[in-house]
Amino acid sequence: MKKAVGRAKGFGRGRASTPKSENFPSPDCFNEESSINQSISGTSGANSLQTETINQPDSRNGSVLNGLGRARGRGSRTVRYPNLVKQTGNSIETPSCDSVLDSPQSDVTVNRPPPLIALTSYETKLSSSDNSTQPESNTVQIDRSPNSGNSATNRSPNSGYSAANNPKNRILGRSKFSASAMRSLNKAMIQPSPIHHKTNRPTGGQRCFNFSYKEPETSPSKAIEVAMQSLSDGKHILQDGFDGQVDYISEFYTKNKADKLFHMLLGTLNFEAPSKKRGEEIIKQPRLSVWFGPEDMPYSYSYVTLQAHDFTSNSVMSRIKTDVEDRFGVTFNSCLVNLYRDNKDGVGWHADDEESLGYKPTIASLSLGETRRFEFCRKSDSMRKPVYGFHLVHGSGLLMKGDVQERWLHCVPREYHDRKPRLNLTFRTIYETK
Ligand SMILES: O=C(O)CCC(=O)C(=O)O
Ligand SMILES: [Fe+2]
Repeated sequence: MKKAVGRAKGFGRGRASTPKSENFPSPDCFNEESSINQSISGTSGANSLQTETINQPDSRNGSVLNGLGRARGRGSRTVRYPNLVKQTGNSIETPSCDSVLDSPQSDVTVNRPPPLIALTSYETKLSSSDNSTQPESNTVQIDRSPNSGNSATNRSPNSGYSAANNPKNRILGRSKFSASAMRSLNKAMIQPSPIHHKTNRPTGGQRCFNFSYKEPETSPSKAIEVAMQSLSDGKHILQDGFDGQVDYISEFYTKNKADKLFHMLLGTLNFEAPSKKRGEEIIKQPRLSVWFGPEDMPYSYSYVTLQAHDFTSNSVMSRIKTDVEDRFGVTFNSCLVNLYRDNKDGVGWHADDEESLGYKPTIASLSLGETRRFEFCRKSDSMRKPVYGFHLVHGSGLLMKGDVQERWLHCVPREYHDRKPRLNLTFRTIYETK
């Protein structure tokens, strides 16, 4: 089987943030009217690794995405988005993405299969040589007691367990989860804030609560040089004598279209929740992912392998791909979709410089949902001091090209303030590697 192999990334640590800024409009799915009724069912294995549907406990409470990202054994849930869904009798129509997106009104029916959650089991795959970057949190201690409610973590991958088969999980219709989760999410609608950075903040993911941190012994000019520049719409050359360029379009999609795309993607993508085992700990990737790309080319980075989905299987993905290609004038053959469920999700410092992405790859990124910060630091800077930063707002597009992956690292830091869910789609061109 052909394989696109990446490199370690993704479990890096986030950093502190205290910013506040523009108002991100509430997606309709978070209104009180929304109801939840979605079934959690099994999915097949990705690549050669075993996957199983899990009833995965999670310490994060109150997330509206419990049904998506944090299966908690509450059973069947469907997220219904009032402005997109109109049920006519018993019939369920599936309009094309185009008809939804290009209609000025939103009164069309959207068929939304329940998102599946898969936990990749690395029990047999993890090698002792795996020393990729470790997360600061997002770890779960394995509880071996039979009544722990955490048994998914120590269940045999071949046990045939399906959360949907568990009678306790067959809770249909509007559950009390619906209203309270929506309320807590609405309450959590804290506005994101402008990027602001102290030059003496710790880097590399150290926590910043009550830290006492001393800038390493460098000249004051160094501290000034590394102060973060907040970038906005336009083309930006990353200043280091090479030709890295980042183009940013804050309104790639209008709010109306971005809202629809966000809802449709959340309702139709089958996210995977990769994890690995380290000693007695299960370490979960702090975000969920789906990979679209050429058939038989799963995407591997670090110890994670994501199975490839075909763009033609999802009209929303196809439409976005076309729009991104048209607008940026570049073609792509693959896309990594990440779902950041809340402020605790992020992606650590990394470059998309895998061999499979070719020389000086051009990568386009589309953001939907919550505004999150996106930062760059020089690859050569072991202190990982952010130099440039963007607010990636709902409906924005960003293009990285030239030497960006060669010379710079980027990240979406975890944040200390509540954040609503965010989707990010990074389009790439992937080549076959041996
Ligand atoms: O979420 C983002 O904006 C960035 C994601 C990213 O860097 C990646 O998937 O490689
Ligand atoms: Fe990246």
